[in-house]
Order: sequence, then structure tokens, then C-alpha cells
Amino acid sequence: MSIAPNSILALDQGTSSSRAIVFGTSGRIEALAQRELPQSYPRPGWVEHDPRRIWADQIATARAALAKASAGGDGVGAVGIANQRETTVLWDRATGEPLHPAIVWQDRRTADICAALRAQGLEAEVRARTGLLLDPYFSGTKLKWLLDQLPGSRQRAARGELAFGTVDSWLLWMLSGGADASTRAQAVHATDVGNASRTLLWNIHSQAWDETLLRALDIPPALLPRVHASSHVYAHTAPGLLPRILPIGALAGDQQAAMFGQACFRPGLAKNTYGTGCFLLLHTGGAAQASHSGLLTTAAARLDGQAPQYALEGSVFVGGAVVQWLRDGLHAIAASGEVEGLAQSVPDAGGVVFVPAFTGLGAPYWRADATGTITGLTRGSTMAHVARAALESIAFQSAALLQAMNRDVQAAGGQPVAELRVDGGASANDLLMQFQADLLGIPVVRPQVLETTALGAAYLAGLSCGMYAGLDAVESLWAAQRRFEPALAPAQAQARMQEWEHAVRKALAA
Ligand SMILES: Nc1ncnc2c1ncn2[C@@H]1O[C@H](COP(=O)(O)OP(=O)(O)O)[C@@H](O)[C@H]1O
Ligand SMILES: O=P(O)(O)OC[C@H](O)CO
Repeated sequence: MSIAPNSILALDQGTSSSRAIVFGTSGRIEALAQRELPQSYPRPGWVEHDPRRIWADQIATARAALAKASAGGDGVGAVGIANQRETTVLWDRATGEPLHPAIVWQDRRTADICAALRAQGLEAEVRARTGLLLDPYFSGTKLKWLLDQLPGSRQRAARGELAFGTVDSWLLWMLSGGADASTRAQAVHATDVGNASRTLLWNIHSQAWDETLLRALDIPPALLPRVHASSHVYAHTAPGLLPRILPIGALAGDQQAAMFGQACFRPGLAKNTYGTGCFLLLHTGGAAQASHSGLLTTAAARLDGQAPQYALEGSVFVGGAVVQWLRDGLHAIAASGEVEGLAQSVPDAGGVVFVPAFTGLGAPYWRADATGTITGLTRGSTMAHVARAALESIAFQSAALLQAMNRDVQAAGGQPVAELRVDGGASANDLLMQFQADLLGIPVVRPQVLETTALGAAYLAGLSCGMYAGLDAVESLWAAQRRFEPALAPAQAQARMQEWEHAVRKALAA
């Protein structure tokens, strides 16, 4: 006998791991399973994932989380998927086989394609239509590269034999039948507005694939997924994959999902996620606000039937990853959590400033050529100073984003951001959060549930499957765990930002 639905399964397929979490409808975590995802760096600047491994890990963690949940997951009424965005998968609809490893969002191999498109004068067009800019970060040039490199693939794509998708589409297709030959014909090929808005191919104003950009990149439309609201019943899981057939009630890019999980779905609310990178998003309601400060305009998650929702976004490529480098590159610490103690063993960074431009600099600088730089070293500098400067670099980069955001918002007659909600692995670090509040001069607020990405996917799925009355019901579940109030005089904060900008100029000149 099955019980009334009281929980939701969220799949959070991130850059460094695949997680499955069962949430009670109150937002409480009931069960969690996780697997690390191997990274492949076949050439300098290239980053790849194995799509089959992503699928195998995600279905294994889903089964493990359901098995750990109360009553073996019998109360689960919906599945929601959140995913690393932009990462590009191309597969054969008949066999379910990927044609190539997934090209990860961090991959820079299409820098030349971007430069060529820029030389054709396409940058302004891209900005106006997609809210993005010409950078290898986004899926469009990755897909073009695959079609250029894999013999016969463009013709096969035009005949409808191939499918393109970001990781959400790949997982949905596999879950809804693609994983097995006997159910493949019923597999659903779709994505949500938020993921579509990161492809460089989606027109955020007309809410349709953009024919001009498809032509410019020579991409056959037959490859593309159908696009729906983020909170929408896309399909049901194929029989036999999970203990019960479940509705797949949401797809959302992980940053859009985190924003939803933070209940930032009204204009003026902002969140920053401190994971491998940092992603700061400000909800701008129904207005697709253009940035004049190097930020992106992007689709926020939305419900079926709801008008399009937008956000301004700033993306930092190396956030928590700088701590991984201290651990794996310098062997300065054995585990990421040790960085706080090491950094706190000195009163300040002793003049050391660290610009972790390992994969160039993202927003608001957008300099693919920048390299990592440490300035201000003296004979007295120690690993503790470098660790403290590494942590500070995460906050400096995020502060540069917030400054850019405030400039854009104020230019449009709006109010500066009043407080910042934070989440992600590195937001557990109190020293970092306090320094962030000090630099920004506004409160930094950490919620009780730090797994906000998965939580957002769960809420979105619960909404489409009738498990919540509406947005207000979800909003009332958000609760702060700790509030960090700024404790630094504004002039001092400004002086610290100037030190940072000085070091950035050096990184750009190197
Ligand atoms: N206490 C900590 N202080 C600073 N960074 C941390 C801490 N704990 C984890 N991290 C960093 O957070 C990142 C992991 O966060 P997570 O949200 O799981 O990332 P992702 O979703 O990108 O895989 C890693 O880069 C790790 O180095
Ligand atoms: O996998 P994460 O959490 O680092 O997020 C990756 C972003 O979606 C890339 O745009």
C-alpha cells in the first residue's frame, strides 16, 4: 500500500559530484547519497566529463537515497533535476550513445571560434538576443565545435538522428526511457528556460530558439530539445529504473535552482553560491535587465503558466576551487575544511593578494587570457598568509560582482542589494562569510539548509506535482541559520577593494 506523498527526490548533478537528496516537503533532508565525478583534462584548457558515468552515478545515487529514506522512499511524490549548466552532450537518439565526452562549462577550447564570431561583428547581436556574451563558457560554440570536428555529425543532426542537450536534458532523456532499448522510443528530449538561456542559442525575449544565431553557428534545429517552464511535469521515470514510477516535475540549472531554494523569486533578492566557482544572481522579476557592467542577463526558474522571470548574474570561475588548489596543488592542507584554521592563525593576509585566475577571469572582467597571480609576497609571508589571501580572493571576486550589479540596478533606477543570501560548500566558512559582509557593507545571511540547489529542484518539482499550494508556501519555509553583519568601516573596505583591483591589473598584464 503506498502512502500519501510527503517527500521529493532531488538530483543535483554538479561539476564535481552527483548527489541525490530526499527532502521532506518541509525542506528537511531525509536521505542523501553522493558520488565524486572524475574530471578529465585531455589538453591545456580542456575539461571533459563522461556522460555515461554521469548517468550511472546519478541513477545509483537516486536508488541509494530512496533506499535510505523513510519507508524506502515510498512517500516520494516527485523528482526534480538540477544540473551543472552549459556542459554540452551530443548523443545518438537510436543507440543512446554519446558521440563524444561532455564538454564542460569550464572548457576554453572554443576561444578561437568566439574570436572569429566576434570578428564577424556578432557580439552585440549575441548580447541583445541571449543576454550573454561571446565566451567559450556557453554551450553554443561547444556544440559547433563538436559538429565541426565529428565527421558526418552535422548531416546526421539535420536528419534528426542526434540530440543535443545540457546535463538536465541528458538525464531526463535517460530517465524517461533512453537508458534502455525497449523504452527508448518514449524518451523525452527537453530542457527548461533557465538552461536554454545559457546555450547562446535561445532568445530570452521571444522565448524561442534564435534562428539568426543557429544560422551563424551552423546548428541544425532538429538537434534541439523542447523548452518548458522549470517547474513542469516533463515525463515519468521509465518502468524498472526506480522502485516506483515517479513524475519528473522540474529541470533547473543549478544556480537558478539554488536561487529558488533560497526563496529569491522576487525582484531585489540576491544569492551567492560558493561552490567550485561562485555564482551571484539577483532576481529582476519580469524585466530582462541588460547589464552595462559585464554581467549576464539570464532566465530565472519559473512555474508553468508564469510569465518569464529574469536575473542578473555574475560568474566567478574559481571560488572554492582555490581551496582545492591549496589542498591538491600546494598540499598546504589535507582537507578543505582545514583552510579556516590555517587562515585564522594569522591576523591578516600580511599584504598578500591572490588572484586565482586559473582559467582566466570571468565576470565582470571576462579575460580568458588572465593567469593566476600572487602579489605582495615578502620574506615574512607564510602559507597561512597565502591561505588567508586565497579565502579573501573568493570574497573579493564576489564583491566585484555585487558592485557591478549595484551599478546596473541603480542605472535602471532601482535600489542597491540590501542583503546577500549565501550557500554552497565554502559558505560553511565563517571567516570567509564575515570578510564577505565586511567588504560588501551589507548583511550576509546563511540559511539553515545549505543544500539549496537540490532544495530548489525539490520545491520546483513539488510545485508542479501539486505538493505545495504556491510560491508563498515555499517562501515561508526559508529560515536563516546565521547572519553576518559588516564590521569594517566603509573606507577600509574600499581600500581593500583597491588592493584587489591593483592585483587584478597585474594578473591581466602578466
Ligand atoms: N570550509 C571551507 N572553506 C572554504 N572552502 C571550502 C570549505 N569546504 C569546502 N570548500 C570548497 O567548496 C567547494 C565544494 O562546494 P560544493 O558546493 O560542493 O561545490 P560544487 O557544487 O561546485 O561541486 C570545493 O571547491 C571546496 O574546496
Ligand atoms: O557545478 P557547480 O555547482 O560548480 O555549478 C556550475 C555552474 O552551473 C556553471 O555555470
